[in-house]
Amino acid sequence: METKAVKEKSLEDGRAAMAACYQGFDPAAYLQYNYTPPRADFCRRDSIVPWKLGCLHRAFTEEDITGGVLVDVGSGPTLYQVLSGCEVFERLVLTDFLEVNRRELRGWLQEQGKSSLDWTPYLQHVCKLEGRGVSAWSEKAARLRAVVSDVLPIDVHCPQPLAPGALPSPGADCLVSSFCLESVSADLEAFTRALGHIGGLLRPGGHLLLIGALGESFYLGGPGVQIPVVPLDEAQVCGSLRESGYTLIRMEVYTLPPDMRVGVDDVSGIFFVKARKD
Ligand SMILES: Nc1ncnc2c1ncn2[C@@H]1O[C@@H](CSCCNC[C@@H]2Cc3ccc([N+](=O)[O-])cc3CN2)[C@@H](O)[C@H]1O
Repeated sequence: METKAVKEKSLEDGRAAMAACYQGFDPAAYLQYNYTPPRADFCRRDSIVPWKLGCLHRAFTEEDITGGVLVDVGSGPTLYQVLSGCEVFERLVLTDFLEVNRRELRGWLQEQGKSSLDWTPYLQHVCKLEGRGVSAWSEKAARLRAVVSDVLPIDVHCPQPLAPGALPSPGADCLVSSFCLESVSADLEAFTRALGHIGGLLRPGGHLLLIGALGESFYLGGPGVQIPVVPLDEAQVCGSLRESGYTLIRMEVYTLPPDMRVGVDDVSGIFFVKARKD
């Protein structure tokens, strides 16, 4: 029979091992692997990034999401996940575990062109989804820079993932999180616990928009930096949501065509979840 102390120790060891894996994370390489063609090809209807942007656009523009505070959990070095939300929310908080990623985000927020990836095609694509001319991309960039209030450290394995006082007391009105929880959790139990922890950042009735990998067991966080991922299927994601206090509104699934499997991970599919905190 495992004592409480032994279980706590093994949990802590697992977190430390995962944190050690992330010390070699290379934002520029990661962006190159996942956010350039073919995975980010705006001329291909079956490319992954346009699919993700479409899911986010639809979810953020439905009438049940009405603004307030949006928190992006585990932003990494990417901004695509908040390009629709930034039009609806007055305050946006970006977060990540690594200073290298927070620096990458601040680089774009503070200065034109000071980032490892040109986000202009992403801004233009989302403007098109919104029925605006692609030339509105610079207005969208200005809006995003205006509503981001903080770029904060976060650890989803902590019951309080953000520093005390980081958010207003009722909690955020909406969370978005993309490819984070399954990539930092050693097993399904840890994934479910992390879902519960981030739920503590959200007010009751608030929404969770969750994008994640299906069937992924590893990914490259940089040249030679292989990071373990807990492989998930749709039923496990739905069960974890239910167990951690969410009501599923819908799940959409994308299956990777063969030429989207480029060797930087072994992901087989992607899920998009819209859920509400009970
Ligand atoms: N304890 C922690 N708490 C919060 N965040 C943490 C913690 N530890 C690390 N982090 C933070 O979480 C990380 C988030 S990036 C995770 C990448 N996920 C896997 C990757 C993503 C991806 C992208 C695109 C496509 N596609 O098909 O187009 C597929 C895939 C599948 N592979 C990283 O920012 C780290 O800094």
